[in-house]
Amino acid sequence: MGVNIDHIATLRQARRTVEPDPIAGAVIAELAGADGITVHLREDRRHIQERDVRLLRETVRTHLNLEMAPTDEMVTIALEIKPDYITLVPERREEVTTEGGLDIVGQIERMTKVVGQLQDAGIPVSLFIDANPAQIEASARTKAVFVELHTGCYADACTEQQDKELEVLSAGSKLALDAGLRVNAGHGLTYWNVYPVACIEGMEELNIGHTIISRAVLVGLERAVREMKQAMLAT
Ligand SMILES: CC(=O)[C@@H](O)[C@H](O)COP(=O)(O)O
Ligand SMILES: NCC(=O)COP(=O)(O)O
Repeated sequence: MGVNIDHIATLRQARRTVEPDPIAGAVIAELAGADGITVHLREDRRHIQERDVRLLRETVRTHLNLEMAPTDEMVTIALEIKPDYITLVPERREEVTTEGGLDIVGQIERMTKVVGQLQDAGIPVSLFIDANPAQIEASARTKAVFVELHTGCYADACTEQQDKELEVLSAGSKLALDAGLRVNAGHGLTYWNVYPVACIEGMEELNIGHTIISRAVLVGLERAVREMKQAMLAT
């Protein structure tokens, strides 16, 4: 399980202050059993900042997965910071959250070049794609090590459609494995929908963020209120 800590930084950036610090969040997530820490350095810097990625590079004890758009600016940053692996993701500035996978088929030359630049520097690359046979086949052609299957459609599906979306993910995972790719998945997974995806054969890592941070806010609130009351009464 890779814990995505972007959403801690979203809260910090809402006030442009220093708390909550995602670096502290990463330490707690690792102590609680996270196998990796994921951050998405967006071009608009709406949550994670370069300072966070640099500090995480020094403090993360599991592995650091940097999600980023396949732009020259991001490649320069990544080559300098050298995370343990990189997940290339599509980005649109106006989007509320990532809306789908990369179009590898439509930009195969660009993607192959970026994958080569990063992997030649010793950083394995994962491509965030929809579980679509053409995209999987094109991903294998870029020589990327991993794909991350976008689980957003599965997560958003109504109950009747969810089995169908799960089947798409299972078939995509099998196709990717057969093409020599390693398989991760993520986006929109929750405590209620994660189990069937975790059971897909060959699934290596699930990257999960929003549901964990949302739950943390609620289950931690009682203690936070108590501690403030104590702080007011302390002599
Ligand atoms: C690619 C992906 O699914 C995550 O990086 C997600 O996008 C993070 O959350 P935001 O979309 O809120 O940046
Ligand atoms: N790549 C998916 C990810 O890192 C977490 O997405 P979400 O759980 O915050 O939707």
